[in-house]
Amino acid sequence: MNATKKFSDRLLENVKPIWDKNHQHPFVQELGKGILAEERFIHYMKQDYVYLLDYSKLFAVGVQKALDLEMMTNFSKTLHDTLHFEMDLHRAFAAEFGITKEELEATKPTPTNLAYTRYMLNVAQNGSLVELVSCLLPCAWDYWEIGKLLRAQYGDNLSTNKYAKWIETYDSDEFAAGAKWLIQLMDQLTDGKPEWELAQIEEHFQMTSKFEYLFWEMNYQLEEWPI
Ligand SMILES: Cc1ncc(C[n+]2csc(CCO)c2C)c(N)n1
Repeated sequence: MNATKKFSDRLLENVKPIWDKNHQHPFVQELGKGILAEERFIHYMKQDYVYLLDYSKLFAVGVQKALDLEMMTNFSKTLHDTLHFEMDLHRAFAAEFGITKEELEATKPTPTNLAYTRYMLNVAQNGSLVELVSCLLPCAWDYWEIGKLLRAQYGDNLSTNKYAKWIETYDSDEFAAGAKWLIQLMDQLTDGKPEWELAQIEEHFQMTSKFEYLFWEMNYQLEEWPI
């Protein structure tokens, strides 16, 4: 690894225009201000719930492809934490808005949601471990960035924001630790890799970052299957 510049620094530098768009998206900004229409938030919660079911399977593939016990333990811990703690947030919000756990689970993914999770699952199942990590990373890292950003921008008004729990969750130390682990794993797994492989990894990283944008957009627009 280059001593001055880590591969994750390069990823962050090149993805900035996409992440800036994510951070400025009306869904994210209105959530931060607490003015997002409930209908949009409910659509997101239901879609994100089934997204997380598939996303968790990537951690399971991570367990399978892990190179050592420590990696295996981290993947399995994150798998457990996503199914229990992160999805508890969704279950709690859903209960608040009158949606049952069964209803959440029975949600049919929209075209965008399906395209996003199928892209990641295809890479996870057919690609290398580092390719899998490159698909996982934008979700974990950019949510942490968004949590920090919304806390900095709107943290003073959280007591009156009905979505405060969302911001507090993604800005929490637990989520920061998960994102930091994946960043350091990315740097560890790319150490000494040739440029063609780094470019392939960056392609997945950029693609899943664009899917993050599409995910905000599809929930803001209340996307459904047209037929
Ligand atoms: C569309 C979408 N993208 C990212 C996340 C955030 N997220 C998913 S799993 C996880 C933990 C990984 O360590 C985090 C932070 C989400 N909920 N929904």
